[in-house]
Amino acid sequence: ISVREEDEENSSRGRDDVMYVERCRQHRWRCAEVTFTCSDVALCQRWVSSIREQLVTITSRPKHLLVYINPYGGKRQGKRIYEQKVAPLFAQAGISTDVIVTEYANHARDHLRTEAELKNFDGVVCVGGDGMFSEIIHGLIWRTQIDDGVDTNCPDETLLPCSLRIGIIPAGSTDCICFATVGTNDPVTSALHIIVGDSQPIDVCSVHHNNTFLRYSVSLLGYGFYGDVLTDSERKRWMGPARYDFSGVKMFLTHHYYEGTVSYLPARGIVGTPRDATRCRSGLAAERERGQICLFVSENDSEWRTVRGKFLAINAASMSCACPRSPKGLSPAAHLANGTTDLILVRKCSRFDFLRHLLRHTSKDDQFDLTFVEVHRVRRFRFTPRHCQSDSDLELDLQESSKRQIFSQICRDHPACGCTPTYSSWNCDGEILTHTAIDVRVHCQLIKLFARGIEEPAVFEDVANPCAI
Ligand SMILES: Nc1ncnc2c1ncn2[C@@H]1O[C@H](COP(=O)(O)OP(=O)(O)OP(=O)(O)O)[C@@H](O)[C@H]1O
Repeated sequence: ISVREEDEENSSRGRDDVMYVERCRQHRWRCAEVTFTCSDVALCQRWVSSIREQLVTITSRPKHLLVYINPYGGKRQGKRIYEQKVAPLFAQAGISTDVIVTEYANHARDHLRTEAELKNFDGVVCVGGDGMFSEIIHGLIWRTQIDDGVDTNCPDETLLPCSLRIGIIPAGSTDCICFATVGTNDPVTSALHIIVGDSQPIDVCSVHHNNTFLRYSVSLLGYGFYGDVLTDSERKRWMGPARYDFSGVKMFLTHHYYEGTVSYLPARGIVGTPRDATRCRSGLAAERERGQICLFVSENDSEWRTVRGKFLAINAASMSCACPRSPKGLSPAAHLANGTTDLILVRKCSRFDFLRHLLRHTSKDDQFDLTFVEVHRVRRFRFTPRHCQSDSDLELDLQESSKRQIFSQICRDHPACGCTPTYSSWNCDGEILTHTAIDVRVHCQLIKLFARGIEEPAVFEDVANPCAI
């Protein structure tokens, strides 16, 4: 990382404290220190200047960062975490910072979009949870498109990748994006990934409704179960993080299903499927894969497919969505940067079966090996709830079963009849979308994080090589 600043004096006595990164358990990194001594003071000073010169030549390391702190995220510890655990490391590594403590929701987003002098910085750091990260990506993506005259309301526009990398210092109640890209929710580990200048490209989904932009998503878009859990938990903010468990159990017992049509454009030619045993990991294989990806992102080479039915959940996972509670995540083999999202359709089934499906997020079994679950790796998809379908679509549905015909008609005409709610909502990375009929498109590697993806456990087991970073 650096040679200790305050030890200039040391080196005039023939001692050098060199700080380096050491890997610990469970993907954590720590800052360690080693002292070199040398009887020849001049030689010692040459060591110091040589190490400093070498560090300066590593251009991937950031030198100036713009930091946004949400003082109200999670347990309201963002400011303390940054000041006590992160700022001293940045200072030690010679990184200068402009720090903005946000004063209201969307402060960071709007500042990035309109005011921030981005050319002065090598990256943006977000201290908070997934909601705060979402603000940062919205600000940065918008700014990049505005500067280049791209119309973000048009779902067919190719978006311009953001040049600044984003670092996440986890300080929220949900830090899933940090966990899925680093392997742990630890502020010091994240700070060290920023200092060493790691870079991990990430796919971003744009979500539109009738040619109007709604939001960007990098992790989970969920309709049905996950949408309902979020809607319900928002009403129970006073419960704190426990609200997610409470609403999860409540929505499981409620067992609502929703009708609609999903159309998707399958990802052809890319490496892997959602049912692979291999995971998205950092290192050579992932790099090679990244190189191949964009070659396949042409929308003419495959055809749209359509699925109609009653769904308990429709989920699109653009990353594994692993978190401490579900270490494998919703789609364990999803990739961070291959230009696709894994579309998971959970059809109406019994409560018992749905529980089996949910429990598989935590077990070793293939979570898609259930008759009522299907999964597709896609580049684009659309969803239309039943009540927004065209008359011809509805007629097609009505022909399917005369029994269902009567029941559906009643529900369509009388949405308040109480048999089941008509619509769910989309949970878009923890935010509720204002529309249910959406058009989703994956933009390959639109942003970059100061991360390297999750490292293989083998890297950590190599105790003889602790400073290989
Ligand atoms: N100063 C502020 N005052 C109020 N809200 C803020 C402020 N700064 C950011 N926010 C908003 O707070 C929300 C939650 O922040 P964050 O994701 O950091 O914490 P969290 O505890 O993980 O979130 P959640 O409550 O969604 O679980 C974000 O959507 C963000 O827009």
